Amino acid sequence: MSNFNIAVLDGDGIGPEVIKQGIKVLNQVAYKFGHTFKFDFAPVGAVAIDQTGNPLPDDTLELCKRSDAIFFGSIGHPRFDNDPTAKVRPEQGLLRLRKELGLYANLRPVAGYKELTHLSPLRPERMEGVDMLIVRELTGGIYFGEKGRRDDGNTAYDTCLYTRMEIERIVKMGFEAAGKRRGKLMLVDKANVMESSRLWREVTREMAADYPDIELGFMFVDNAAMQLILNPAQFDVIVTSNMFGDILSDASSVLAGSLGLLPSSSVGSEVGMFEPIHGSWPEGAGQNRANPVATILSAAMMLDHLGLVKEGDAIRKAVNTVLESGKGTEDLRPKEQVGTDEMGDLIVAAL
Ligand SMILES: NC(=O)C1=CN([C@@H]2O[C@H](COP(=O)(O)OP(=O)(O)OC[C@H]3O[C@@H](n4cnc5c(N)ncnc54)[C@H](O)[C@@H]3O)[C@@H](O)[C@H]2O)C=CC1
Ligand SMILES: CC(C)CC(=O)C(=O)O
Ligand SMILES: [Mg+2]
Repeated sequence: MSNFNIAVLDGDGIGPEVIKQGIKVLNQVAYKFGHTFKFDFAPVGAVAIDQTGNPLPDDTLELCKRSDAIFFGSIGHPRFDNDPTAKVRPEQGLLRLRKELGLYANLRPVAGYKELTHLSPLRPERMEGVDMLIVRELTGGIYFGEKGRRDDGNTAYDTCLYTRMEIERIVKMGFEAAGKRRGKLMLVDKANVMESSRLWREVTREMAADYPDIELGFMFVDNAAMQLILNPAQFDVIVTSNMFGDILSDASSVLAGSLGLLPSSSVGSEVGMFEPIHGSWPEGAGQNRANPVATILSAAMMLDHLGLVKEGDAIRKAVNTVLESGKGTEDLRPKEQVGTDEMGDLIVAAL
């Protein structure tokens, strides 16, 4: 029996709807396995800007720091997306949270569900054996480098900056993850053009000496985007920079069947954060349409991180049972379509 305090930042758009299903499932786990999860909600993103003017209010950050884990929905609103001059943006809340908490590694597992191969534009045989982990650097690179406009107003810049220390710690995580899986690590970069990528290659090559059992490969990101579609089963662990990992993981969701299926964990210091890889899908919000599975599987990753691995496995098994039954949200083009709420209920029942 364990007690955990979980900070819940449900955010904007579909965030609150999918988080609600995740909490239902966690409550069922608590009941079934005799644990206590205490949930404390706090605002982040556009809702936090509306309430306080700040996308990451101090109280929210403090709550996260003193919690055992953070369960995060999604942030973002068209009001800001459609206003390039907005000085304060929901996304700044998420980026700052990652940085302040030292969550430098974003782990994004991608697995194919055989029941869902009908969703893929690829030939099903290409999807066979898809089982990879994208290890995305999360607190550096072009999302965090100096950015701005020159005085003329017509010149804009973003800077991609990485230090050896930032590369070493994420690549180490990549090697270690590969050691626990099929022993293959692929560094994805743009070292033919970018100096920061050349440093990634240099550091990774040096580190390879410490991991003689890992088969290390290098691939340029443009080729990697194509290889993910052509022959996804070749990948075991991909390690890559912040922006490349962001883009390649959304693309990889097509291999799983839907963006609404892919979970993630963000780790690197004491407290971990667990969130679906998708955004706030504003057009789908408030309509009981969003797929909650990515969020529910993120809850499973949270339990793994808290040492409750058999509980995490129970959630994954329940999700598989429901997907195998042919029921699902509209994005899965299922035999029997259900809404967000009912999908959560089905997974609770399968538990
Ligand atoms: N971690 C986060 O909170 C993220 C936030 N964003 C923000 O979200 C907002 C919308 O961005 P978009 O580029 O449209 O990305 P998005 O991920 O919100 O949605 C893209 C498309 O994916 C599908 N989708 C996403 N989540 C789904 C779910 N749970 N179930 C079924 N289908 C789903 C929808 O068809 C949607 O049109 C923006 O403000 C953006 O900045 C975007 C990505 C990540
Ligand atoms: C604010 C963005 C970097 C969010 C996003 O797209 C992501 O983390 O996947
Ligand atoms: Mg993204």
